[in-house]
Amino acid sequence: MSGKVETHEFQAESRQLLQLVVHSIYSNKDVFLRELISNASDALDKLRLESLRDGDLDADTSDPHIALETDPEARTLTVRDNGIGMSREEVKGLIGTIAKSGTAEFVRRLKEANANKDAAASADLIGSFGVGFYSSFMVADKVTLVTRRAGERKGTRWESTGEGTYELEALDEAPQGTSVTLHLKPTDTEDHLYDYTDVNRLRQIVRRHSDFIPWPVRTTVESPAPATSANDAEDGDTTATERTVETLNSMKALWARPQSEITEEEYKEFYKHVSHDWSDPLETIHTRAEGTFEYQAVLFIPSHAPLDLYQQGGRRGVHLYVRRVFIMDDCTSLLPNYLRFVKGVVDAQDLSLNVSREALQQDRQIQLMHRRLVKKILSTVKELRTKDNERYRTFWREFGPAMKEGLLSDTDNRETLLDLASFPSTHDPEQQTSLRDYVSRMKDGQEHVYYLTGESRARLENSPHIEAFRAKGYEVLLLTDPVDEVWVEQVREFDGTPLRSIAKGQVDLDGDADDKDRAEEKQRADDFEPLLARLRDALSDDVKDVRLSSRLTTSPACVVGDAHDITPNLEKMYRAMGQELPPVKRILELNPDHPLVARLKDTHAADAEDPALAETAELLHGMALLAEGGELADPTRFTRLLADRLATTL
Ligand SMILES: Nc1ncnc2c1ncn2[C@@H]1O[C@H](COP(=O)(O)OP(=O)(O)OP(=O)(O)O)[C@@H](O)[C@H]1O
Repeated sequence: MSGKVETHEFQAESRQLLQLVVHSIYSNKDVFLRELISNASDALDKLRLESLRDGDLDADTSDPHIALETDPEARTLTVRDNGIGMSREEVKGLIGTIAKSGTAEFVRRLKEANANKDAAASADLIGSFGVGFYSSFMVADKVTLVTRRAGERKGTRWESTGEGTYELEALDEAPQGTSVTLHLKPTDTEDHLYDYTDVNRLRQIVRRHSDFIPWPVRTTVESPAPATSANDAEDGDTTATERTVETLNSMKALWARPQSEITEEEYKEFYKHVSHDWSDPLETIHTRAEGTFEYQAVLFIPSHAPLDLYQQGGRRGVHLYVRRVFIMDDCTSLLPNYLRFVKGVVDAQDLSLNVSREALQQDRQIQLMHRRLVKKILSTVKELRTKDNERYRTFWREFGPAMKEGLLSDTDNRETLLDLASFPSTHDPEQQTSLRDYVSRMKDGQEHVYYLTGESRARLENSPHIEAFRAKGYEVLLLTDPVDEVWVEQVREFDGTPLRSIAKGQVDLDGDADDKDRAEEKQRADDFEPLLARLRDALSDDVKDVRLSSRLTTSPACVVGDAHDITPNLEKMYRAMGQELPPVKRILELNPDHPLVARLKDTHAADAEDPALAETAELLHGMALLAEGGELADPTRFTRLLADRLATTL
């Protein structure tokens, strides 16, 4: 007996995603089977783990396996596992909802690609997002899932045609685990829809995509039975068949096999299984340690960043096994957070099977593995940079901002990370530079690696701060990632050369100035001091100092911070995160060679109380803010002052 059938609507994002999948032009439709087998395998892993942890769990663990059942007449294919199964609520939450962050963004991009009839972009997107269970709808026009969670009595049937709603029904009886029955679309080889009731086809797909799955993937094969007795022949029963069960995969743990025997194709398929990504990895790292503490690891650097790389709560970390037994996915203790995009498997010899997430963080062996794995990953990236610069550039484009987080958190590897990093700079509008290359281009007399942080390259390049550096031919790094604002505060030097913001503190670009130059400079400072004092007074609410600048050549003024002040960009970021900060006053610097500044000095000399002085000071300050792409505190007042001033000049 079963309960009443309820119809539910898919959650909005899931519905959109499904529609896009149903009408997808993703050509490699075979991958649906990899996804279903992957899910089934995960479910068997989870069952083993749960029964290990909970001795009272009422579950059948006698013959864990995955079965592929075909019915050519009914045109169905069923993928069945006797794993952990799902409760009714889990079915609703996991199958009726896409619980992945970044889905909305993905759906938006996919719609855009489809609207532009950009088949390649659409396939790329589906590939990089991975649609898991929903990929069934690429080959089926109806999917029925029957599941019972281990330890529970009742089962659940879920069914959908992928068009907005799904049915749920409580079942009094259901086998433990999950079966997914696909009501297959008609075969259409032009559309890459093959006959998935054909055992040969299934055998081929499993060997290609799921060979290393650690559980048997079985199917029943029918072959003509040999005539065993005269009776058979006499009955004229020529169609007699014999059913044998065949295991389609080799089940060998890929990481335990010798590297030389593993093909690139096998690594790629394994990556897709552990990462749920459909694209190929950018780089594969297969490593092992022997001796007192043994482990084997196969790690992958993906070829693109997941949409949720910079959000909380995404999938993180690698899978942990102990002596081939799956212990946990998303093991975050094995790698630092900044390497959260690395996927793969680590199999440790000497850990307890019962190890908990909390205990792992304290475990000395885990810490040792952590250190070694980080070193290995960083050296792989380093090698990539020298051996295959194009792939390195892809790596840095996708994961650079995450790697820069390591400059803050991983002080042990800071030097290596600095060496690995690339930054946009004024040297080349297209290519980023390494710090080492920057240093090799430093001009005689240049003592610092100069940088400027801000929101965009265009803004930074047009910022007044950069003028004198450009005039001198000094290269400036243009740092526009939010994390740049933070790490530059911690990292003081690269290989002995200090890093220096060009928008902070005093700059002295006249390293080669002689005594005469210095004396002239001093004289000029004295000449300007009365004006500066007046302006300091006029602008005391807005700035903490007004002084002469040596960074300007064409602009009349700029605003800078003190050496240890936070930048306006960082201030904005903190505010956006809801942190209240006391307002940080900056410093107004004037270009003594600019005619406007010279006129100001003359006006002040003629009449120190001239009211035009204060207003001009305000305008100068506003202009300096606008020039660096900043915001005015009172734009209305600024515009009025400017209009009044322009009116008098006409
Ligand atoms: N055979 C199964 N047995 C138990 N739970 C399952 C099974 N298939 C799917 N699930 C549950 O449903 C969830 C969603 O599956 P789905 O394939 O859509 O996504 P995924 O495998 O988590 O990730 P991705 O979308 O990246 O492939 C799984 O994480 C799992 O919890």
